[in-house]
Formats: sequence, structure tokens, C-alpha cells
Amino acid sequence: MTSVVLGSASPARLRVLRDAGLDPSVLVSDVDEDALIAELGDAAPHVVVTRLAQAKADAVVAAILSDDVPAGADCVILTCDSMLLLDGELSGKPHTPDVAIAQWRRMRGTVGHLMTGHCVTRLRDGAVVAAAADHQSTAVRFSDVSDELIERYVATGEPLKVAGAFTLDGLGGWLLDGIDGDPSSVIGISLPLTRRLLRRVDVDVADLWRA
Ligand SMILES: Nc1nc2c(ncn2[C@H]2C[C@H](O)[C@@H](COP(=O)(O)OP(=O)(O)OP(=O)(O)O)O2)c(=O)[nH]1
Repeated sequence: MTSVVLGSASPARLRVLRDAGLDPSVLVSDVDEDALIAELGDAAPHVVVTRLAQAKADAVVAAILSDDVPAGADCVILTCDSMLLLDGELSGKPHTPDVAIAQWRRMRGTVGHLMTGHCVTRLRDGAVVAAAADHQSTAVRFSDVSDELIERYVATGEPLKVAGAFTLDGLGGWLLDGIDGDPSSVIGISLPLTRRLLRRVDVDVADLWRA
């Protein structure tokens, strides 16, 4: 039986996978995302999020192998990175209210693209036997909301710790006019893309579903 490791601290990603029938273990990577983004310079947005997902995968694989994963173990490691592309500029989590308010004042009434890089790595007998990576981009239409609603939303604290300062499945849903594309990718991990990447490492997603 192939086991699943989610290489992410994201509660949203874990919830998406659990709601979709998987019971992953969690192993958080310790990648310095800002340093890697700086190193990537003016790389295309999809390259940035995909490389970040791959860097997280490398860190989790190294952690697993350093703990001498039992021989014969067969596992897939899922890692992701999400950022919002708006007017050609990528942004991650705002972290502070001022940044979140400024972000919302820029994006209200416009369309952004939530970009999520994905990497699926297969380990067997303590070695990487296959890996596949790609990205998903989903258009997000932001409502033209008032300064007051922006400030009250930011005051909840929710937007500070999510890419693009919004959620699709939380309070942020009140401030969106809609999306064009894959909702799971916006929340944190694209189920259809992950299914295709699992196929590329010779795993059928239905074999991972809890009984
Ligand atoms: N619930 C929810 N979370 C969202 C949404 N959009 C983005 N996020 C979250 C998912 C991720 O936790 C976070 C994106 O940041 P990262 O891709 O760097 O992941 P994070 O640092 O959380 O964990 P990781 O780096 O994978 O250990 O934003 C959404 O619509 N709903």
C-alpha cells in the first residue's frame, strides 16, 4: 500500500486531502521561500511556484531519508506552493494588516490568478524512484468592495496568513464574485492536477482512498 506524506504546514491542504478521501501524514519542510524567490529573480510566475514546490519536496525527502525510512517503504510526497499573480506581480501571504489592506485595495474589482505549484515525489526502498511537477492557475474575480469591508475582513486576521490575502472557503468567500477553474487549487492543492501527477509516478489515486 502506497502511503501519502503531505509536505506542508497548511491546514487547508490537509483538509482538502482528507475531505477527498486521503489520510496523509504531515512532514513540514523548512525551505527559505524568500531566499529561493530572490534567487529565481525574474523567472516566470509558474516557474517560481513550481520550483518552490520542488524545493519543499527536496527538503521533505532529505528528512525522510535521514531517518532511514524502513526498506520497502513505498510512499508519495505531495508538496505545493501558492501565490497570487496580479498585474504581473506575485504575492504570497501579507503577514501584516497594512499589507493586506493595500493588497485588497489593489485587487478589488479586478481578476487575479492564484498560481499553485505542485510536486509529487515517489519514494521506494529509501530512494526516489519518480517525481512529477507542474502548476495550476485559477482566475479569481475579486468583488469591488468598500474600504470598510476590507478593513473589517483584515481585522479578522484570516487574510494575513494565506496567499493573496483571501480565502475561497472562508470569510474571504463573501468578497469574491467567482473563479474560473479548479477550486481545490485555490484552497491549496489541486485534486485533478495531483491525480495527473500521481499517474505520472505510476500511482492510481483511487488506490489511496481510505477504505
Ligand atoms: N483555506 C484556504 N487557504 C488558502 C486559500 N488560498 C491560499 N490559502 C493558503 C494555503 C496555504 O496554507 C497558504 C499559501 O502559502 P504556501 O503555499 O507558502 O503554504 P504554507 O506556507 O501555508 O505551507 P507550506 O509552505 O506548504 O508548509 O495560503 C484559500 O482559498 N483557502
